[in-house]
Amino acid sequence: MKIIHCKDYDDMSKKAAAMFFSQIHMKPDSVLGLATGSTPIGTYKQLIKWYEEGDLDFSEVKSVNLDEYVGLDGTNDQSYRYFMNENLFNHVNINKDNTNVPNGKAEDMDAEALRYEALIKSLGGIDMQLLGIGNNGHIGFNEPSDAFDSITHEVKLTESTIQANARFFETMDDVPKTAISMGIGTIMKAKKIVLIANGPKKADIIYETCFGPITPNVPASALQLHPDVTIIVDDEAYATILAKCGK
Ligand SMILES: N[C@@H]1[C@@H](O)[C@H](O)[C@@H](COP(=O)(O)O)O[C@@H]1O
Repeated sequence: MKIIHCKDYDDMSKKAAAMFFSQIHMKPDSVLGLATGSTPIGTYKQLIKWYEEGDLDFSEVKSVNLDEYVGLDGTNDQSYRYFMNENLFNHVNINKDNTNVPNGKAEDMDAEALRYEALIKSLGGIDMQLLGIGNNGHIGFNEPSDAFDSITHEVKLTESTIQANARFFETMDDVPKTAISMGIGTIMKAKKIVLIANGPKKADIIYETCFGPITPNVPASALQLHPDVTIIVDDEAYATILAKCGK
C-alpha cells in the first residue's frame, strides 16, 4: 500500500484526480470504477476542470459504479446514478451508454447482481477503482461482517451507515435500508485501487485499514492484500497514523 499524505481536501482531490488523469491518458478506453459519497466530489470537480480546459477526453472511457440503493431509480436525486450524472457525467464528454451503475429498481436483485458481475467481466475488468470509506470501514456498501463478500450482492445496511447517510435525506425513514454493491472480491480484482479519505472522523478507520488485522470486521482491511493500492488522505484523516507512529 502506498499512502499519500496531503495537506487538505483540495490537495487530496487533486492528487486523486491526477491518478485518473494519467490513467485516461495512458489508456483512453479505460474502465474506471467510480464511487459516490461526499469525499469524491472534489476529485470529480478537478477532472471536469481538466476536461473543460481541453486536457482530458472521456469519449472512450467506460465506467462502473460500486453500488446503488435498492428502491431508487436514476430520477431520484438521492440515487447514486443521479449523483454520478450531476457530479461528473453531465459535465464531460463520456458516452452515457458506457456508464454503468447497478439497477436499484431491478425486480430480481440476485439476477441484477449476476448481470453486473458479468458486465464488469465483459468489459475486461476495472483498470482503476476509486474508493471512499465509511466510518465503519465499509467500501462500496460492504459492511463489517463475519466473512468478506465476494461478488456483487444485495446488502442490508447497518444502523451506523443508515445514520451516517441520513444527512443526505429529508428524514431518517427515507434512507433505504438495503443496497446492491460490488463485493470485496469484485473490488479486489481491479488492477489499481485509489482510496481517498478526509476529515478527523476517518482517522481511526484509515489506521485500521492500513495497519490493523485483515478482518471482515473492517472490510477495507482486505486492501492490504491487493498489489496496487494508493491511499490518499488529508492531514486530519492521517492523524491516527501520525500519532501511533509517534511523529
Ligand atoms: N456507499 C458509499 C461509499 O462508497 C462511501 O465511501 C461512503 C462514505 O461517504 P462519504 O464520502 O460521504 O464519507 O458512503 C457510502 O456509504
